[in-house]
Amino acid sequence: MADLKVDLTAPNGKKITLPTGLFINNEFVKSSSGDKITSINPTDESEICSVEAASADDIDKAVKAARAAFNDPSWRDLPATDRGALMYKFADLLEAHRETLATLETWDNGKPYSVAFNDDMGEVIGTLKYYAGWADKIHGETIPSTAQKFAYTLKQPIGVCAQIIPWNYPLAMAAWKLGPALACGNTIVLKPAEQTPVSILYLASLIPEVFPPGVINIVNGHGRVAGHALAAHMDVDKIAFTGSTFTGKQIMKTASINMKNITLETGGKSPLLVFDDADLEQAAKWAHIGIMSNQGQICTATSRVIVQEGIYDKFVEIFKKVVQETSKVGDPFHDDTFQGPQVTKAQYERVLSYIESGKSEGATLVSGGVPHKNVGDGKGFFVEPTIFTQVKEDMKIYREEIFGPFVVVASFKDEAEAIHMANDTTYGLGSAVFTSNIERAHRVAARIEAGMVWINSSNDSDFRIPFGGVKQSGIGRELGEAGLAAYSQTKAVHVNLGLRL
Ligand SMILES: NC(=O)c1ccc[n+]([C@@H]2O[C@H](COP(=O)([O-])OP(=O)(O)OC[C@H]3O[C@@H](n4cnc5c(N)ncnc54)[C@H](O)[C@@H]3O)[C@@H](O)[C@H]2O)c1
Repeated sequence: MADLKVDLTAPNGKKITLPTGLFINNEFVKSSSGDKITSINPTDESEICSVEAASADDIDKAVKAARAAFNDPSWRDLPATDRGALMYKFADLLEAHRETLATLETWDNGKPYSVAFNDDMGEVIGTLKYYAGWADKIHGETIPSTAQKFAYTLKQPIGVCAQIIPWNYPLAMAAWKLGPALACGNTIVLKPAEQTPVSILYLASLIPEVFPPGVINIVNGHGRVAGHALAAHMDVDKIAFTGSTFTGKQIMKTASINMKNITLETGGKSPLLVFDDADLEQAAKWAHIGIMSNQGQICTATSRVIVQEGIYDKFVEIFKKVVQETSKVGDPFHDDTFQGPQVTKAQYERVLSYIESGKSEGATLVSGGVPHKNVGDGKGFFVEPTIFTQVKEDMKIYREEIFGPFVVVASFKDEAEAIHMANDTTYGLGSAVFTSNIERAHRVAARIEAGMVWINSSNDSDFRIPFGGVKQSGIGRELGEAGLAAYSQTKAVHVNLGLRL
């Protein structure tokens, strides 16, 4: 449809024709309700464009398309090696459009262009290729039983998978979800976050060059309408979600209607422990990466730095210097920018409200704590990277996920207290331990209640290694071989070799 695209000129001068429709059955279509989402540039608060937003009826159409594709021999019976080849082809196509995709990601989300181009697009392409390689290596087992029985298992796809993703890594989160689902032979309805609807539409426009109609459907829409309709749909077999713990719990409840298979990756308040035998310069640099990257909008952000008493003051001094010297806030299209704007006004205001909370609860503000107004004409959702020290365990800023360039620094006496403080949270996603004592490093790693522990690093994620949380940080694993378990099911086949009744 001619009117379902828009010609754009990005802030870096790149000209892009962007489809704006709902991507269903390899076509862009209008929303049946006429509902739209307006995408805002967080750097200057200008409007980028409006895109179609799905109604429950549109979600039903997308699910029907995915079901038809799942049952179609062109997908169902495609040899797994050929399925992998399609995934490689798609990854190559994304590589060819890397600049455009990274441009849209930066424009819509606010992350620095160098990060979008190198890190996020590297993750997208790497993850898809990694899972392309798995496609023909997913197989069952033969199981010894009795002389009269032959038993084996089949690994089969789950069916129609709904995937609901957040705004902090729009393209990378899509790749984390699409990769294992496609490798296992499922079909997909993916709903991006309403805050970042743009880059994924460009990705969708490349799908018809590779995949049969209905295999991947991408429907922008609001959480409470389109997201809810996916969770509630009786013909969706699986739901995978990344976002807030609050929404994860709602989805769990809604998805129980037909007992959907479920994977959740939700919030965190991840600890980073610094023992007095650690390399303090390295600990400070990794602590900076662990919380200030991606504008602090990382589910595994090591947002609670907990330092042994004897080195507390020295660590704070080094850490403050690293943050102030490295976290250059600015226009995300400038080469020297480390930190762009928060994704939306709501997130910006949320971070500022936690700054007020930290001050009123009596923590000590040692850096930042104010909006950053030196970009362009002073508009945009920029916050100075913020450090609070002398933080107590009952303070809101110590306990709640903030999702911004905001870190608290607390202290511990000994190893037992460090472990207690690390685990004193409802979350259990990431964690980090800095020590030069190899025995302590592994002892503490085993005791921390978290899905991931980094020893002497932080947020060093890797698509070959399982990712996910415990406690209220999620259910199931993404990435690595473990990520395949979320998208396949095991069928046991019993063969009678002569048992007569
Ligand atoms: N773990 C993460 O990676 C992650 C990512 C984004 C946000 N968050 C946390 O969540 C907070 C709020 O952010 P948010 O409001 O964008 O997150 P959210 O959980 O509301 O949104 C994430 C996704 O869920 C969808 N959604 C929302 N309500 C839904 C519902 N009832 N049913 C189905 N889908 C629904 C949204 O449309 C979006 O695609 C952040 O400040 C941060 O603390 C965490």
